[in-house]
Amino acid sequence: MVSRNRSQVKDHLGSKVLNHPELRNTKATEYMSHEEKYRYNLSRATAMLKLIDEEGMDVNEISKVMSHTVSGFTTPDGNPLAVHQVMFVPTLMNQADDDQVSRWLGDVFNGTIVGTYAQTELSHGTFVRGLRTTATYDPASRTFDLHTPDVSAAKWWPGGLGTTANHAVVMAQLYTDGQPRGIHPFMVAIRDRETHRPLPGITVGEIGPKLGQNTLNNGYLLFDHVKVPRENMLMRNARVNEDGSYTKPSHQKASYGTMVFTRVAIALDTVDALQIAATIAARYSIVRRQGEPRDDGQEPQIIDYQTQQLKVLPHIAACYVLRASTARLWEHHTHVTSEVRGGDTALLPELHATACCLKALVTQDCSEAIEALRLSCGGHGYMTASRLPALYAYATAGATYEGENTVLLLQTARYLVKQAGGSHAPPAAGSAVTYLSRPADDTPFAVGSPAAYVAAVGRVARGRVTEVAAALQADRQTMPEADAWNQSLVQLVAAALAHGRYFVVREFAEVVSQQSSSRAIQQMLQLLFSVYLAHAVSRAEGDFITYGGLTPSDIRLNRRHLLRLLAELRPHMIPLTDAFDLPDRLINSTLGAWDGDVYRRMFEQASHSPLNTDEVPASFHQAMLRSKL
Ligand SMILES: CCCCCCCC/C=C\C/C=C/C(=O)SCCNC(=O)CCNC(=O)[C@H](O)C(C)(C)COP(=O)(O)OP(=O)(O)OC[C@H]1O[C@@H](n2cnc3c(N)ncnc32)[C@H](O)[C@@H]1OP(=O)(O)O
Ligand SMILES: Cc1cc2nc3c(=O)[nH]c(=O)nc-3n(C[C@H](O)[C@H](O)[C@H](O)COP(=O)(O)OP(=O)(O)OC[C@H]3O[C@@H](n4cnc5c(N)ncnc54)[C@H](O)[C@@H]3O)c2cc1C
Repeated sequence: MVSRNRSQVKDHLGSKVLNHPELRNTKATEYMSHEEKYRYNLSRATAMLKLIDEEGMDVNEISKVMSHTVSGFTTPDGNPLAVHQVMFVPTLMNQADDDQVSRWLGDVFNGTIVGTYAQTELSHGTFVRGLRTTATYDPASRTFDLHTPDVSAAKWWPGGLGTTANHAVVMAQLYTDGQPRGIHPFMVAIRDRETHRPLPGITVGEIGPKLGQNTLNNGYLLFDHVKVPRENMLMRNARVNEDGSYTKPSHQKASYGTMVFTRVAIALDTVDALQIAATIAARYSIVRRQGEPRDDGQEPQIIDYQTQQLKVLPHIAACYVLRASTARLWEHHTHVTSEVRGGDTALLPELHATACCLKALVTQDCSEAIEALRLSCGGHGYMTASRLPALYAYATAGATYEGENTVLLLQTARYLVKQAGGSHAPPAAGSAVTYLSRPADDTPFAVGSPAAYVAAVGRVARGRVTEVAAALQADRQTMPEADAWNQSLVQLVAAALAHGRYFVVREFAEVVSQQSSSRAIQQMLQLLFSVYLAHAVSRAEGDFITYGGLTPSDIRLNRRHLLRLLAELRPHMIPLTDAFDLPDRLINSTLGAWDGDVYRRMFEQASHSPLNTDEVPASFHQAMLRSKL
């Protein structure tokens, strides 16, 4: 298992879950109560954990298991064990020292310890340094006192905390020797392992319904002077010694490592959700016929409307392009993490900058794309049974959790303006920012030349970054830093997104150039790339005129070029989505099944409505009676 890549793991597990005795039979959850949904999703999440264990997968493969293609089937309303798997376990693996790992991991893997990652508080999520839960060390008892000073400092949001976890990695302000030492992670037991009741001093519960993913089991947590042994501070990075003396971590932000990992995983995984949505919309768009009959006497397939092609096809191209760049980011993360473990943190700042902007770009693009794909399915896309609303709810959550997108883009922008101003350590070989210190690529723009488009995307990124860096520099001469920064926020965000776009298209250019096994595949990748590039220009025409060197005439030519490319891509739409290799049961949509039998499926799902059980539901008479009183 360990040597398989992500798609192989996904395919393998996909077929395993579809044949698994406890997982293969699904129930419609739409009409279940909040608690029934939780029970259903939790029992499936548990069966999935057992399956992972039987498969002998190590922790590094857990993120592969968490693929939305598989987890959307096993836990359709959100996985109450997701944060345990994606954040709690990786935090222990990477931030606990060797003794702590051997102390806890046995119980984690035998299911005795179920955890969550408790960082966000009611009044602070983004500004991590502002968290107010305290962990004050007492050398006499060799314990930390964990305390929530008031309700605004209650932990709020951690997944699985609501009613599932019995432990939490709690991010808290450390005080030793009376000194604040910043945010550090603590392993804290919150519920009794046998009875599952909250332990003394702990107040814990579930936060209530959300836009989607209602069985993620997000919770709240307060501490009333809870004593935690010294050995429970995760000590791979910083340390507190018995006498209360403090040893700093090798990197100031070492304790933020889990967030970097999860951002990378979210970027990769949100593309899974887009692939599912694109497959649904593509299949529906050929099945659905509506409009004035044509010469053959048939009403047109909706995909033959030019507007429909624009709503659907660019997002299929995006699936391919974003999959390649997020997979590359994953590899880069693996490499940098091993360097950091070996003590070399040189590559961490750029990894952080890239993870921030790709997580933001991908979740923003995918949620906008899934919404466009939902709209492309007309009224039927609004039905829960199309699966499109849930896919949207999943993707858009990714724009907020693990760092709100604007805030993450500002982290990237901070790195970029420093690079542009030469005030950061110079980039390493192969860095994604070397273009900022080189003259602009002056390849002339030519419609039909992907290389010319990539150069233009690069000029936009370079222009955006250097312009805002200069504005910031000028403002810094006349106002305080915080005001100067605030004065440029909108342009900084645009610069970071432009940089992200350039990263994405360069990665895909490399994929296309390296693909040599088949001429036909290479041509198809080129066509997909051309669609992605022409669409990217059409979405940001102003930028391409202002910074990219395009003329108004180029813009007009590009608009026509994009529509021609879409017509060229249209006959390949179904093979391109079939190639995602998603079995019907994993797609789980009335509109997106392989056989196209949409209308029969829609009737079949309506038969599950409890309001159809009796010819006249009792509730009708009860409500009418009340309104007459
Ligand atoms: C297969 C996967 C499937 C996914 C399914 C997921 C299901 C589970 C569902 C949800 C899970 C969700 C979990 C959560 O949301 S957990 C909470 C996440 N919270 C956040 O992300 C908070 C965002 N805020 C921050 O990260 C920080 O506050 C900050 C980065 C915005 C700012 O930090 P701060 O300490 O204030 O630093 P500065 O801005 O002052 O910067 C100083 C310096 O440090 C650098 N830096 C910041 N962060 C990092 C880092 N992580 N690594 C390396 N370096 C970092 C920063 O760039 C500055 O550098 P300098 O310019 O050189 O000084
Ligand atoms: C489904 C879900 C699951 C979650 N799971 C977990 C979990 O398991 N563990 C956990 O600890 N947390 C979790 N969270 C919390 C999540 O990480 C935070 O909600 C997220 O980081 C955003 O922080 P916030 O809520 O403080 O947003 P805010 O920062 O309050 O954002 C509100 C607005 O303020 C703006 N803003 C804030 N600061 C700045 C700034 N410096 N510059 C410019 N604009 C700014 C933002 O751009 C945004 O528009 C989860 C959240 C959700 C929705």
